[in-house]
Amino acid sequence: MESTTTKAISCTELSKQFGDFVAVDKISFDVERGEIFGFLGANGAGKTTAMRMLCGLSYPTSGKARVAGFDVYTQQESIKKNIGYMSQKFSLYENLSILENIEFFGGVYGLSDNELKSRSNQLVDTLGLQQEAKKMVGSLPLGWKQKLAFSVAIIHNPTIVFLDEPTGGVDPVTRRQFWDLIYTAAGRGITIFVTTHYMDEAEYCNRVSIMVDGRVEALDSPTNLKARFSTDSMDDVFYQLARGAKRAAD
Ligand SMILES: Nc1ncnc2c1ncn2[C@@H]1O[C@H](COP(=O)(O)OP(=O)(O)OP(=O)(O)O)[C@@H](O)[C@H]1O
Repeated sequence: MESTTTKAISCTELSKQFGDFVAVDKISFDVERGEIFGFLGANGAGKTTAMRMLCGLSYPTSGKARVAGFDVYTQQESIKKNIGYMSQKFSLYENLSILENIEFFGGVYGLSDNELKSRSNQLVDTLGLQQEAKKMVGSLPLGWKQKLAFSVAIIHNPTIVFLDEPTGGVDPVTRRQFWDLIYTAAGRGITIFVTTHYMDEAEYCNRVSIMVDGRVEALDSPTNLKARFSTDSMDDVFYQLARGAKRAAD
């Protein structure tokens, strides 16, 4: 049963150790439903490890967390059914057409044939890809692949979608277009949990957390973070926090 909590994500002192090494060190935060939550940190800070626990893909060593109302220790399967996930590394099948990809992932997410049909038409229309629907995904520019991957990740109307560096390698204009899709999804009540290395994207989030060496060192709106660090740029906020990091990137 889903709990009645209004939080999309709630975690308290969530930790993950690999042997003696503490990759994620007692992180605590809540994410509201419909919020766009930026999850930032330098390479190796522990973002992927934390995200894997929240997605029900790995067990925490200690601490508590609920995602979409479900417990990360005992209800991993329910979490997986209620979230969407998109990463730079895992997205679409390049040698299937756009429509085939939509049908494949819609099927994986358990949509009925009727739902699949109406949602794939709607999706292709929204993205303006009617002419390309039968083309192989491999032939699309990267920015289009990312938009399609995002749309597919929310085709089953999940409560939350986790985006792991979703816009890597594309220019600021294409990123901005991608963010229009994010805002539309958030407007429909889908919670967005997004990691990024781009500080222009951090500015688009309602709140941003910044991890350093496994800990959440700052968490607030971009406006409040900039005021707190006496700067007008998120780049500078990030730099001021991350320059003290002891952990080196892999
Ligand atoms: N399975 C594992 N066994 C041992 N150490 C691990 C394992 N997975 C991650 N780590 C270590 O935990 C730390 C955090 O890694 P993680 O991938 O979560 O960081 P990240 O913030 O996502 O970095 P990036 O932005 O580079 O992906 C790193 O030092 C990494 O080497």
